Amino acid sequence: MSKRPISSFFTKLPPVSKKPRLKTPPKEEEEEEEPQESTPPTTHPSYPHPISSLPPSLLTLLDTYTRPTPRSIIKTDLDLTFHQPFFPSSTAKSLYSFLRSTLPFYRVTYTIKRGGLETIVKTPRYTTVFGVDNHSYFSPADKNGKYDDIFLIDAKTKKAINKERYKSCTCRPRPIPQCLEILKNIVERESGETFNFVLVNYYADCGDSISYHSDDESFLGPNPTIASLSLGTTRDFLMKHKEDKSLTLKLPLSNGELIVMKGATQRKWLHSIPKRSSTITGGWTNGGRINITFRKGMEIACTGNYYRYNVGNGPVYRWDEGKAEMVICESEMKDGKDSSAVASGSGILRDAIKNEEEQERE
Ligand SMILES: O=C(O)CCC(=O)C(=O)O
Ligand SMILES: [Fe+2]
Repeated sequence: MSKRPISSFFTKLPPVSKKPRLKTPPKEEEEEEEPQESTPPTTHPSYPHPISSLPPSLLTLLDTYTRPTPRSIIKTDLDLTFHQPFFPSSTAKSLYSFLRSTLPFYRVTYTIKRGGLETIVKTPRYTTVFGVDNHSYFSPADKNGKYDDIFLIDAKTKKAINKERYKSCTCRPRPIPQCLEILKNIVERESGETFNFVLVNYYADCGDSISYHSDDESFLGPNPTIASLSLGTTRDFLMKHKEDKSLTLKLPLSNGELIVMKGATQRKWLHSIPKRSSTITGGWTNGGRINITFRKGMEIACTGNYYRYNVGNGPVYRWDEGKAEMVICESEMKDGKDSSAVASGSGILRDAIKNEEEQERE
């Protein structure tokens, strides 16, 4: 385990509107030009590599923006708040490039039983996830920046969790890195909600997708609120009512926009990002799109499900600036592990419904 300076640890971030703390107070004559100290990358034994923190300039941009009043979209069983935009396009553009280059991504495959046959499902996009359900929290490092064998603490007893608790996870639960924690803080403040999971999708091009599904697993509790931030290429977000086929909605989601889905929306509606045939290449997005969803896991089962379907057992991918594509990090591959997780639970249905995906093709 590599050493890290004590300053790189945090359990609670300062309020987002405050400037990053300085190590030493500036001398009086320097006060006009306050140097902005960068926060060290977030490291944790559960990460495949350190995850860069937001540069101070971007941190300031993220939180010095007066947001326009969001648009409310209310339909039968649908309660959606649309922030157009949530971050100005130039800020969102920097955020897109920054997150694409620092986050570890996965191309998860898993097997499901369909008609008595084992079928391999290849998730048609890159994914990654951070967080843990509200039954546990991450134990902080000691004063030397070292972790002992205890990673997670039980929220009630404040003691180390039973090792069996997350045995269904394909990897150890991962704390939310600074760069995503800051975004979570801003989204929480603006929406009045609290979240403990951050799920990230990277759609490399128009062939990447997510098929019709709803995020209404029982481990999110009744009527879960889900906030969803879009960065990069505009993609269509399609919605349809589960019962009344005449009720549909198409929202092109653009760079810097946020939707907050509430109330009965997940229970009564399905949503998807369909594949498209038109290919956008080059430009600052390289045709890609990042989507970040903020959720609140209320049950232990949530953690196993999210890591299984968003990290899985396969290799880590990272953005290669020279090649302008995601490449496998050979050094970070896990040896001797089956790259195909065996699926159970409802979290998989969105990628298994192949026919629906095809129907939505342009
Ligand atoms: O990419 C999007 O906008 C939607 C993602 C989504 O629905 C999900 O991750 O559950
Ligand atoms: Fe979803």
